[in-house]
Amino acid sequence: MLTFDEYQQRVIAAVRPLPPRSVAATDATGLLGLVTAEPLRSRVPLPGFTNSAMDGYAVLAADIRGAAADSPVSLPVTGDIPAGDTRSLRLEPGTCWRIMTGAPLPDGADAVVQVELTDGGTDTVAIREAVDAGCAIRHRGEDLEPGDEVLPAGTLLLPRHVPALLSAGVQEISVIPRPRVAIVSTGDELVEPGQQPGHGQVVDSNGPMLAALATECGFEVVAVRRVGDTGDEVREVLTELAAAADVIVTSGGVSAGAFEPLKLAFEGSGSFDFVKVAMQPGKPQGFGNLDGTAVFALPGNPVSSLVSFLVFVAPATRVLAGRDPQLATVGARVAEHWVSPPGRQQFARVIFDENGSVVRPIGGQGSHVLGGLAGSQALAIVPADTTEVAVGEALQVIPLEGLA
Ligand SMILES: Nc1nc2c(c(=O)[nH]1)N[C@H]1C(S)=C(S)[C@@H](COP(=O)(O)OP(=O)(O)OC[C@H]3O[C@@H](n4cnc5c(N)ncnc54)[C@H](O)[C@@H]3O)O[C@H]1N2
Ligand code: MOO
Repeated sequence: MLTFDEYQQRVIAAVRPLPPRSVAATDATGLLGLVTAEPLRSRVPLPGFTNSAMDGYAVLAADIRGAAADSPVSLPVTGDIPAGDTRSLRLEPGTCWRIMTGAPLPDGADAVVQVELTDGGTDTVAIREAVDAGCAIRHRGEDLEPGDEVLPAGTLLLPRHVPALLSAGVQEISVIPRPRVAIVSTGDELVEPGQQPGHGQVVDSNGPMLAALATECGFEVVAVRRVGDTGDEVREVLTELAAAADVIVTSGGVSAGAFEPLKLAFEGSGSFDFVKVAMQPGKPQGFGNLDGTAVFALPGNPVSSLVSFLVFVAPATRVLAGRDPQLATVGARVAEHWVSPPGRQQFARVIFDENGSVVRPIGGQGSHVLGGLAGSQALAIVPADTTEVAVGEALQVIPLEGLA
């Protein structure tokens, strides 16, 4: 039996980041969740032109020196400069332009007086407060100069990066592509979701659940298939999928029964390991390499499949994506006692108490308990040498929401 850490290290160490690819930088939302493979440098100055930070009047600061509420300075208004105005304009000393936020500053102006400090006039404006040169002006290049680094290599692209990405004047960006994941459920007992299971049959819920987990983790699901309990069929389907996927995740067929199709297909092939891991759920695990594609053979019990995905498949696939392997964990205190099997690291389904930092168990901890799984909010990590989880104990938990 391997410890949990030994096996997790083994699967993480077996994979490398995918080769980078150059993609259109304009597809900003399509790039979310990908990691940059090289630094992104701006090709242009930002802002691209000197412009106003306020709705108001572009002036020469010297012209309104001494302006005050009881002695306003009046200036003729040459005209309006709205945002998007492409004209090249000039300010003559002793005059002003009415200007909007983001509009290009006319040459010769050195300050903007916001409209609230004026009477808002359109032919002539009375300015009630003096401002310094530079007031309310955003200078060309003050944010970024051409050549400045916008994002270092290794940046996980998030919504906050989109404005810089789209404004940097870059056509292509080199990123690690999204890992392609194929899902395969095994078992003669499985029926398609939506079909009525007969006696002895169950709905294939692992396939869609694993596909949903992969999607939520930011991977690309390229196939969701179901196969029967023969080694030949499993080998054939997995070999086909290996050509189109970076990772294949199977569920079922890895324990000690008489008809374990993953073992029938690959045990003894030299490129697969079937092991027992000291954890609960998730004890039987298989991991292998099929024509360069990583194959995770997860146990079939739905809770075992989910936990195994989160602690083995997700970390290794995040490495393929150029990311840190581990999903986020948070600290929490135990509000209600539960038991954990001796010698196995438990991933217990728990819910958070109101304040979010206290957890209690939900439902039975059997690997088939779907109601408790649906109601759970996190997996509490109980060390292998703990058999009684005591009230007040501090544990790390993996929240089941926001896995990306
Ligand atoms: N003699 C032993 N029996 C078992 C052992 C063991 O060590 N010795 N380990 C147990 C543990 S722990 C687990 S976990 C399971 C793993 O079994 P398999 O991976 O071989 O999975 P199956 O036998 O195919 O299925 C188990 C269970 O899950 C249901 N299942 C399977 N696939 C799906 C699916 N796609 N959707 C919904 N439900 C699914 C299946 O019907 C079974 O009820 O083995 C224990 N046995
Ligand atoms: O290890 Mo199994 O996954 O306990 O039910």
